Amino acid sequence: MDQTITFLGAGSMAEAIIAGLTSKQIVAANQVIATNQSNLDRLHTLENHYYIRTTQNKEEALRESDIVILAMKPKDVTVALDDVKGELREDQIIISILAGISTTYIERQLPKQNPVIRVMPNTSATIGQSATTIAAGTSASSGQLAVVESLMQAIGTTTVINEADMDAYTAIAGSGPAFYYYMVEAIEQFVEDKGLSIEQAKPLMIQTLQGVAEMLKTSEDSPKILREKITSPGGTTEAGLNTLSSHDFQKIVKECMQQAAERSAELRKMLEEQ
Ligand SMILES: NC(=O)C1=CN([C@@H]2O[C@H](COP(=O)(O)OP(=O)(O)OC[C@H]3O[C@@H](n4cnc5c(N)ncnc54)[C@H](O)[C@@H]3O)[C@@H](O)[C@H]2O)C=CC1
Ligand SMILES: O=C(O)[C@@H]1CCC=N1
Repeated sequence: MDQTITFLGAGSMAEAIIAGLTSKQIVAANQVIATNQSNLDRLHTLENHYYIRTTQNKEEALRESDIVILAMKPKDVTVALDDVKGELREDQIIISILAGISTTYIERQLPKQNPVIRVMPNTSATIGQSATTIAAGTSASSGQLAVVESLMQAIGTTTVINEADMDAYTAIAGSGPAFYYYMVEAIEQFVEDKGLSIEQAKPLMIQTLQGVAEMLKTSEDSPKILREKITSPGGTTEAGLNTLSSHDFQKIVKECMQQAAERSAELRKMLEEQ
């Protein structure tokens, strides 16, 4: 791609996307510009690591950009847009990675009718393995949506969805990795409690997860059938699962997803109904 991309916000998610984009050389590193609110050290770290350009002069960065990625916290978006809206040209595509915030809200903050496209990536973008959902706002054309899709394909898979479903997909795929990591953390505690070597256990844990992911992807069986095939009556798996079900594990997981999705809606309401 020969577009220049500016990130407004240079935190963990911006870095994950930058890492994915630059490692696949989808855009040349010098066509990526990162800016943030005040942390110069952070910009220097990104510059040294990914050979991208960084600046605290947002106006200058925007002037040469084709695509602007909003990568600040949701609560900071109004101030961030206020800062730069005078500099935006109508042909510049605005991509928002912000949890909760609607394309309508962003469109309303802008003086011109810029195309606004919302995406929800996850931190596996770092290694090109994000599961990114995409929803276009009202001013975005199908051509502009296609540009954003091909950009995001550099960091993993992409799925275009209805914006109304974005809260749920934020829980499933945006926050999702954290929920799996949390379970792995607990297994690591078991490894430690048993006095096992983490060096030996970790590759086994990872291969187990990878095998599960591949089985889910390729098998014709449902997750329930796959689980039942492991669970011998009176065996070890059943003993473990009995503990999970006695603690209402599936109900807890559903509640966790529900809370994450509701928080996404709340972030929107907090900002948009002020
Ligand atoms: N961390 C994650 O796994 C994911 C995060 N997101 C979304 O990405 C966004 C950023 O999240 P993180 O990277 O985790 O946050 P972070 O706190 O690591 O980074 C936020 C960045 O925004 C900058 N910033 C604050 N105010 C600004 C302004 N007015 N103008 C320009 N930059 C400004 C900060 O200096 C900082 O560099 C959030 O909106 C979040 O909902 C989306 C998907 C996954
Ligand atoms: O926790 C958050 O709000 C962000 C959005 C999805 C993942 N991290």
